Amino acid sequence: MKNIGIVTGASSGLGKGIAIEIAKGFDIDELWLIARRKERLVELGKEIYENYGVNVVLMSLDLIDEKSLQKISERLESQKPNIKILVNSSGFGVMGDSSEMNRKVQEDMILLNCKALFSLTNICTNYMSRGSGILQIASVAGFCPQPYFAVYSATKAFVLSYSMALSKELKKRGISVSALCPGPVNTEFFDICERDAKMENMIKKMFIKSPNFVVKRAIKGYLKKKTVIVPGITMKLLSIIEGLYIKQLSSILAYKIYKKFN
Ligand SMILES: NC(=O)C1=CN([C@@H]2O[C@H](COP(=O)(O)OP(=O)(O)OC[C@H]3O[C@@H](n4cnc5c(N)ncnc54)[C@H](OP(=O)(O)O)[C@@H]3O)[C@@H](O)[C@H]2O)C=CC1
Ligand SMILES: CC(=O)[C@H](N)C(=O)O
Repeated sequence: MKNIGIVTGASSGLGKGIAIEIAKGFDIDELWLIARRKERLVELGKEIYENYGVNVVLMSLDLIDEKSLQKISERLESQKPNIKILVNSSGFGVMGDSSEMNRKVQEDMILLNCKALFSLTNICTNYMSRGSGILQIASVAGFCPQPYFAVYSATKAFVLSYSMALSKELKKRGISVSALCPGPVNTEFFDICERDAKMENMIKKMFIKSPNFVVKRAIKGYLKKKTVIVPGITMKLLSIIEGLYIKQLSSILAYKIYKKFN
């Protein structure tokens, strides 16, 4: 059986960086790279194959479209691989006053950041085995309901909560789930984020990290099977103030109570 890795959002930023690290260091036969921009995927696929000898499957798909999820599902069903790692990095955020912003854009944020992430995770767990793992790209925004980033931070709260709970459920199958919660990272994310709102956020810019810094910590945390990975000391402190440990404790308690009575 083929061992594969799947990375969404592989055309740029964190997804691209993580895909390269997986190709470098993970024992897989094939890496599936997913995003909309085909030319970016072709470029990355070439780089990965030439430098690390890993076969790539390029899937230029819009994950907001249900048909894209069907395509992935059908390919998995026809090949029946063992998914060693799934990375859900496709996502976007737009800043602004939620009541004044375009509704479709906000709905798309929910569809991509939450619905597509859930569906793909749910599909892929059927092809995972002991030792497999899932790396979800959440955000420190998931700890804090952020005014003028209301829908985005709510989508990341969903990713964080879902991933923390799922990590308990999948433990019995030997599958790890990690939620990466970075602060601001210097990727194309902010070009899209501030395109319409033109809200230059100086505080965020003060704490911005390079994608390389975040990717390295993401892989390290994933390999340690950490449920929540928060890169950098400032963001760690922020996540503690915003209740990370209380969330973790209540999730463990909820799991134990469920186990005791079921
Ligand atoms: N940058 C930051 O400060 C932070 C980012 N994050 C999260 O990290 C993740 C990656 O973002 P980042 O790398 O920074 O930003 P980028 O904009 O560089 O990457 C976003 C990725 O998502 C893909 N994507 C966007 N829309 C779709 C779609 N409809 N279907 C499929 N793929 C799509 C893009 O590819 P394409 O356009 O080719 O489809 C791209 O590969 C996101 O979930 C983001 O919320 C979390 C914390 C901080
Ligand atoms: C874009 C992000 O998710 C980041 N953590 C932020 O809040 O700026």
